Amino acid sequence: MNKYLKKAENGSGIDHYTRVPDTGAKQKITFTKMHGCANDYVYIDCFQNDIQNYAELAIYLSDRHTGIGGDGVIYICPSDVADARMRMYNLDGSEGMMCGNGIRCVAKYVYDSGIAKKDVLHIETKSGIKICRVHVENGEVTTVTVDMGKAELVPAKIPVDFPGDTAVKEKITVLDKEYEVTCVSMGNPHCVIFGKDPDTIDLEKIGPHFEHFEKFPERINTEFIEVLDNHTLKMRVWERGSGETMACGTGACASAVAACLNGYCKKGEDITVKLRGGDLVIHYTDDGVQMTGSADTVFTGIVEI
Ligand SMILES: N[C@@H](CCC[C@H](N)C(=O)O)C(=O)O
Repeated sequence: MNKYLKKAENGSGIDHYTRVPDTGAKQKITFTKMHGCANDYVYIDCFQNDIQNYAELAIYLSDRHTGIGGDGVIYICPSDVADARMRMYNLDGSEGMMCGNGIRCVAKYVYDSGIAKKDVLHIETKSGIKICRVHVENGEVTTVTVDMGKAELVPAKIPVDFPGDTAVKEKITVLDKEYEVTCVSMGNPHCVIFGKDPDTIDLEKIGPHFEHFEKFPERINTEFIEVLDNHTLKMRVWERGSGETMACGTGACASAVAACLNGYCKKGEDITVKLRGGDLVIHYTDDGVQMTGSADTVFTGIVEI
């Protein structure tokens, strides 16, 4: 892919792409563009495509100007222990441990394409095997309920560099403003902040400062939450590796857990998280976190690299 386009610095701080001569043979890759609550990824079926460099291809295909465009790329691969294996890559080529919106789309793809036509699918991820219950209309999956497993609240397991071994709530100062954060791992790290209407926040400005905050050794996903009532949260998210996205499934789960820890919502009751791209319903109990939401196919195509 980098045979065709090369990023060039022109000194103005803006990257430009220049076309370079194509010398080698091209590979045709089939793909499907899908989204869950407008968190959109390019999905590549590795049962059919032989991919060599996952991270590099993810950066190339995610670009909204010179690629297909998306919040990243998700590879659907064969698994020895489950119906399929998900490998998710952010816009910057970093690999995520888990992706809540992505796994619903993977389950839809696995069912709709016939890889495994089962109502309950097992999908292997970097944070373990997740169980996905698909809801089917007219032969196609429309929504999926995922058993996301247990939330991790111990600092070392999130991970966050906070003192002690039980605290998940801390006060941190970002760009001269103090925030109380509740940190939760849903297989990947999240930092949840409760406050005013998230639409009023300058997320482009503050998001990167949370992502790279010194106390988050593996960077972090940050959720800004307004509690609308004790069953409803409004959320905006800054994802590590991808920036602002329209929704984050693991982030919605982390936020619902954090809302219960802070007394805004109750365990065992459905919590609707309203994201810019749609709603997710989260159910948090002592057994774990269940997430239900949509999975949609946008288009399919072939890309030559
Ligand atoms: N959008 C995702 C999360 C994707 C991974 C995240 N950016 C990370 O690196 O942890 C979701 O729906 O959960």
